[in-house]
Amino acid sequence: MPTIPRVRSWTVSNPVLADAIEPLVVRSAPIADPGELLSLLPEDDAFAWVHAGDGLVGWGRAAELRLSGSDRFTDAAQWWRELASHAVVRDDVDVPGSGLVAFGSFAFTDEAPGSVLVVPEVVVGRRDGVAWVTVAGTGIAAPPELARAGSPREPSGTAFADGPVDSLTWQGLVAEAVRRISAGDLDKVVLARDLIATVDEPLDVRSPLSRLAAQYPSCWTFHVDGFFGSTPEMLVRLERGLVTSRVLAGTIRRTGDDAQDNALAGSLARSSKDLEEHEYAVRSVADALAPHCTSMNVPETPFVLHLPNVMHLATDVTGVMKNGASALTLAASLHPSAAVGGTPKDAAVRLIKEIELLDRGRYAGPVGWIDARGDGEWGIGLRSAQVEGDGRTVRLFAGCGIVADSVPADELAESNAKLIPVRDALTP
Ligand SMILES: C=C(O[C@H]1C=CC=C(C(=O)O)[C@@H]1O)C(=O)O
Repeated sequence: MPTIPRVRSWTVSNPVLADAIEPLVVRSAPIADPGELLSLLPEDDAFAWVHAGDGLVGWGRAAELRLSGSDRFTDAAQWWRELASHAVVRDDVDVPGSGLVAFGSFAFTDEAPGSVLVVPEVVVGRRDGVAWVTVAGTGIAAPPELARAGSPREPSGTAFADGPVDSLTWQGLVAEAVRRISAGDLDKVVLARDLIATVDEPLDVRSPLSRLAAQYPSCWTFHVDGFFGSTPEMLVRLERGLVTSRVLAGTIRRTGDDAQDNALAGSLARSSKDLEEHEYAVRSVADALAPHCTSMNVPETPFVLHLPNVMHLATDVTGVMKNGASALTLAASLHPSAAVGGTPKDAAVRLIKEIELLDRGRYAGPVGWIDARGDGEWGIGLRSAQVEGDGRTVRLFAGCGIVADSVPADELAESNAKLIPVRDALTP
């Protein structure tokens, strides 16, 4: 990897202190097509957000904010505004994602630590045939010469085991959720479980990232601070005043046989259980976006999104912004949507806390990036995993929307299908 001048990294912790903000010097310049973005990443301190070959990758830390608590989104948005307003930026590219940009990842609950925003020292981006490099630091730095890093180390000796809640117990939790829904406590709740992978050597996350990006090009493959995955669900994208959200809920497993899968797609599109589950998720997103938009388009009927492992009911919600809210502020008002929390939101989050017995960490929280204009993309951290400890342990997550008609064994099978992307990516 080329060396670039090392800038001083600094951390601001809660409470956000405006006078702790020092100006960052940022320069974005167009470059020739750099080839596969993920292949540029060094092993350490690598950040990624890629979709169908385009996206952003970055490394190093020019600035970083670590957060926790119920104010994590508002603190992050305030810090970002301060940082952006003080930064000295020369942006010769001027597309969403060029100029000053931060990668971020937020915990699902108010209680969990680990939320983070990071401005990398170097970001390489590509979008619709335009490629660029951004360098950020406390002084003027020359852009690095970009070169393919060496091949990532493949994981070896991968073994999987149930998390603290085994499959049988988890089905009991689903049955309990169905009971609560039938008793009228709430309409829908999303329950998740984890699977623990161990590998022989500390994981080189570039290996599963490359596999995920190759296998799931229609998903957003991400990595921020040991949390990685390939999510099919876009919580919110904001670009020049246009907001979009891809809402997913309602799932059927694929068989691998095209004719059979097409028939299953038809039955998913007609399944009243899945349509109900989906409708709650669409409503939660539309209701959260409405106060920010002058006009919105919420299709009445979902389409079926085909992924290699599963098919989902999907709805693309679009809107035109009427206020200057940033992508991060929108993500905060959408989180947790009913695709990962439930309906009503508060009752669902309470039930998750009461019965799920899982530390979700950053699973199902917003993950993505934001630029100085406030544009950005925040996916929901699904089909994901957290690298833990010395890097030899990886916790994989998957959850399922539970409604009155849910059957525990079917939900277990669905959660197993949702674990496939990261499971396969860790299995040489
Ligand atoms: C909670 C997850 O998926 C959500 C997104 C799509 C479909 C879902 C479902 O059908 O239950 C979930 O709401 C997960 O993948 O862990």
